[in-house]
Amino acid sequence: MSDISRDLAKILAFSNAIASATDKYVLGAIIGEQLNDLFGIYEYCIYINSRDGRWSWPYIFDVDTQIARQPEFQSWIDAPNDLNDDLHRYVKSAQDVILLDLEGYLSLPGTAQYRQMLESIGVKGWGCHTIRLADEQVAFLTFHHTQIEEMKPRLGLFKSICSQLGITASNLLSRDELEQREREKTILLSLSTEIASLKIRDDLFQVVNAKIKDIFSVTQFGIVKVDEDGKTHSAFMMDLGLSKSYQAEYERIAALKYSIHDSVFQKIIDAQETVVINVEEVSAEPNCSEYVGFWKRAGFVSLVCFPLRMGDETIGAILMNRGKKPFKSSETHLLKGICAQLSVAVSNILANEKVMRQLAEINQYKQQLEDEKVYLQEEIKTASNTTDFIGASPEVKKVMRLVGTVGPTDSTVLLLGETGTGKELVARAIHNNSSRKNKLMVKINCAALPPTMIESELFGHERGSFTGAHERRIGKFELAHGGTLFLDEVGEMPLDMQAKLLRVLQEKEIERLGGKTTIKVDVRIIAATNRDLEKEMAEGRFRSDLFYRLNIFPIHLPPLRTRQEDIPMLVNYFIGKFAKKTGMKVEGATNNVMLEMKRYSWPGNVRELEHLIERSVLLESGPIIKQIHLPTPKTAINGDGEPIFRLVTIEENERQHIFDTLNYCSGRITGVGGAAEILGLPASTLHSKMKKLGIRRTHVK
Ligand SMILES: Nc1ncnc2c1ncn2[C@@H]1O[C@H](COP(=O)(O)OP(=O)(O)OP(=O)(O)O)[C@@H](O)[C@H]1O
Repeated sequence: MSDISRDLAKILAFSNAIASATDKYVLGAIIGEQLNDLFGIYEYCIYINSRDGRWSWPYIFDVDTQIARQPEFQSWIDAPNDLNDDLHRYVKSAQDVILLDLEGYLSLPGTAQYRQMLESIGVKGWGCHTIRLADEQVAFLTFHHTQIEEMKPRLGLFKSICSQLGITASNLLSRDELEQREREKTILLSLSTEIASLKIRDDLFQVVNAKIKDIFSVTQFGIVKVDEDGKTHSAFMMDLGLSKSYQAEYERIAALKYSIHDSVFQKIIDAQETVVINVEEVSAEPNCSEYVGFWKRAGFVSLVCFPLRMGDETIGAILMNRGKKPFKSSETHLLKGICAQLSVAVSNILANEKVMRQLAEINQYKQQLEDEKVYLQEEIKTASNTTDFIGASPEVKKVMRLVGTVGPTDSTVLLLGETGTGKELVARAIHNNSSRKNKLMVKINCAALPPTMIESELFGHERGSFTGAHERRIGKFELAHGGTLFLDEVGEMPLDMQAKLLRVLQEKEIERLGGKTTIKVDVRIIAATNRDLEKEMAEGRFRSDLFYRLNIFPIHLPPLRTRQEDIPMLVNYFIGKFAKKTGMKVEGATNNVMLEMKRYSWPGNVRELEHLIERSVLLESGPIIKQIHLPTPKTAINGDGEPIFRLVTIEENERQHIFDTLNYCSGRITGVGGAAEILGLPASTLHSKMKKLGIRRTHVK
């Protein structure tokens, strides 16, 4: 038999042998046996190149060799070979079979590490041959051998057999790919039914965490989304499996937004398919975002990223860490399919979240309107807030000037003055002079509430936050959102509440009693008091930090007794107002009445005057008020008819005035003609004032 026909017979026998193989591992063993018989090849491996020509993987090999029994074998098989490293560039460029003795092989780049192992198992040399199909390098075969010289004359046969192997490997690969596609289809089908209808992040997280991490052997993953502004991206969901020491930093980093043109995200936008982010490299780029530094500290080396797209628009990306293991093209194909589904799921969830947010906002507006309605209805019942501020004295003109100046600003205003001097009226004038005038001015009287209620009144409470809290209730701060909060009698606020109020003024957010979240509030503050706050501060009853917060723009309202020239104007104004209200035909007052009123000390200031006129209008039968029933005068008249003031404190004045009024009403506090009505105070306020001033009903005659 000639050499040619002998070789042909061997090729034929080889073909028959490998044709009988039932799977890749049997095939691996048969090829090993044949190569050993024919060429003394001791151990071999067929590497398949990835379609993009960047990597190659061990594909067919004999698992029953000494090398395969080495403990590191599995990691060699799993690790891809970079086709662009020096060793592989050398292999790719070879025109013919490479045959090297062991020294020659070990001098190639990256091979020296195998010396000990190869020598210990008696390897004498190494060879390699590129396998081509239709001129394309699709694979290569490497081998170790023990009889290099014997092989040299048989290279022709070796190359023919390599061609055979090329066809076999390619068929096998096609079959594998087909099977892979089937597997992908099954995975995609099961995923699509699971994630298509998801509306909540947590649910998607469960699926991604359970399936995708498993399918791609991923240790950590994250999904980021492009924000609504289209300019930034932020975390959508993450499972970084970080140790506790990184948690706090992670939470800070994950709460921020980053430019979509940063060193990582720009690459994802530009990528057609997977993009591998080398953490070290991107951290050196000028447009690197802060989170990359965090990745470095957390020990991430490289991340595989894939854009999430809806049409041409990038809506986010998935980032995965699986160490140094790159994606095979088959995996990329599957990832692409999964990412198409993820894109739909992420965009559905984002749309759903937006709808939920809008619904919550609508409900909040609805609730706010409802609360405002209730508040306004109560106000209408009690308030006389449409009165003009009457007066032409220089003191009143100064007040009006200050109102005009501070009104349009957002500054905090502190109104100081005795009771009844018009502090609330001025507060309303300031509010009406501001851009907040179409929102509410909400009033809270700090003196009228038991200390335990002030907190819930100001900040609201959640249902069940304390005994009696049957319903959720929003506080005055929330009610005044966008408008003004008028803190009347702020000097009466208990010290612990002052601290809480101060915190809200500083942070501009509140927490409802029993609530878990903070609520941002945009509220302008106007505070009022008839106390001397500086004295209160000196005596430790008022916090100095709160005082300085409130005392930004103080306005002093003068007592009525220091601006007697305003009295006729006020008297005429109130006569007109009450005549109209009651239908009485009263038009004015006699000079005597005016004089009497000018001489009076008006401890209750304009409020007292107002009530006195109301009573006088009702009691007057003619068109002119001829008689006025002033309470027991606190003043004596000197020879010139001028009042001589008895020097008393405001508190004494107040005590006496309440006492006189109670006498006048025969001790009746509530109801029509009761002391509370005459003094223009809610009965509860009068009660607390009486308690504070030590007045008992039994004292009244
Ligand atoms: N200059 C004024 N012109 C017209 N009405 C006035 C004027 N000043 C006060 N009033 C009236 O007097 C009454 C008391 O005024 P207001 O409630 O504003 O006083 P206050 O200083 O806030 O009192 P308190 O300290 O007791 O709360 C109100 O009915 C108000 O309309």
